[in-house]
Amino acid sequence: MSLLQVRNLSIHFGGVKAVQNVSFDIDAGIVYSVIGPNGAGKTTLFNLITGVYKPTSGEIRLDGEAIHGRAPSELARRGVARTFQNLQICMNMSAIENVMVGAHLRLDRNPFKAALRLPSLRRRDRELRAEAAQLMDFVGLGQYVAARADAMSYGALKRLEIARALAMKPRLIFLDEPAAGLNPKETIEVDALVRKIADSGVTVVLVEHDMKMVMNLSDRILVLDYGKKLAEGSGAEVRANPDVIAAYLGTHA
Ligand SMILES: Nc1ncnc2c1ncn2[C@@H]1O[C@H](COP(=O)(O)OP(=O)(O)OP(=O)(O)O)[C@@H](O)[C@H]1O
Repeated sequence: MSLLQVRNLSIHFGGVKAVQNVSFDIDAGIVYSVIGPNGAGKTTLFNLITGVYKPTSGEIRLDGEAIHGRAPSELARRGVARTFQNLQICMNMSAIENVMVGAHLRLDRNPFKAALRLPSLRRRDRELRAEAAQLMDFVGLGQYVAARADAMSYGALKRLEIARALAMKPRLIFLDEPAAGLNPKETIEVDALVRKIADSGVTVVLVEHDMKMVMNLSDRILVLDYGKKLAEGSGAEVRANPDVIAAYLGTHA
C-alpha cells in the first residue's frame, strides 16, 4: 500500500475550483514533486493534505487511515510535516528555539503541563535542544546553533524551516518552494539537502518552480493545471507529455 493515497480531492473557494478531482499515490521513500503554472493549485493541495484546509470532497489516506479534515497539529503528530512558501519563522526567538518548536508539535498534547515546567520537562528540553542542534548540523546550519533567527540570511532561514519540520520526525515532509529566492549556490545546496532527507528515509513532497531541481530530484512528478491533474509520471515521461509541454514547460522553453 502507498504511504499517501489521495482520491478525487476537490476544494472550491466560492466559484474558484482551486483543486478539482485530483487522485494520486505516493510510495514511501521517494521524492514526489508537484508542478504547474502559477495558480495551478499546488499550494492549495499542500494545504489540503497538511490539514490547513478541509476538502470540499474526496479522501486523503496516510498508511490506509483517513486523515482529511484533521487538524495540522494532529497530522504533525502522525508524521506529516511541512515548510511554507512564505517563511514562518519566529524572528524574536533564537534559531535553535525555532527548531525545538517542531519537536514540541510532535510531543505536546497538553500545553498546560508544558507551561508548569516540571523537572522532567526541563530534562526533556535539554534533550530536545541537543536533538535540535544535531538537526541544524544536518541541514548545514551548525554555525548558527547559538544565533538569533533575526541575524540569519534568507537562505539560512529557509534551511531552518526545514530543520524545524524535521524535528517533528516526519514520515512525510512537504517542502513548498524550498529554493524560491535563493541564489544558484544556495539552490544547489538545497538540492543536495532534499536528496539527503530522502536518503534518510523521509518521503519528500516538493513544490518547486526550479525545473532543473525538480527533474534532478524527483522519482515521480504530478502536473497540475487549473486545479486539475494534467499528467503524472517520471521526469522523462512528464517532459515528453504534449499536454504538459503545451500547458507548462512549453511556455518556459
Ligand atoms: N484561501 C483561498 N481563497 C480563495 N481562493 C484561493 C485560496 N487559496 C487559493 N486560492 C485560489 O486557488 C487557485 C490556486 O492557488 P494556489 O496558490 O494553490 O496555486 P499555486 O499552484 O500554488 O500557485 P503559485 O505557483 O503561484 O504558488 C488560485 O486561483 C488562487 O487564487
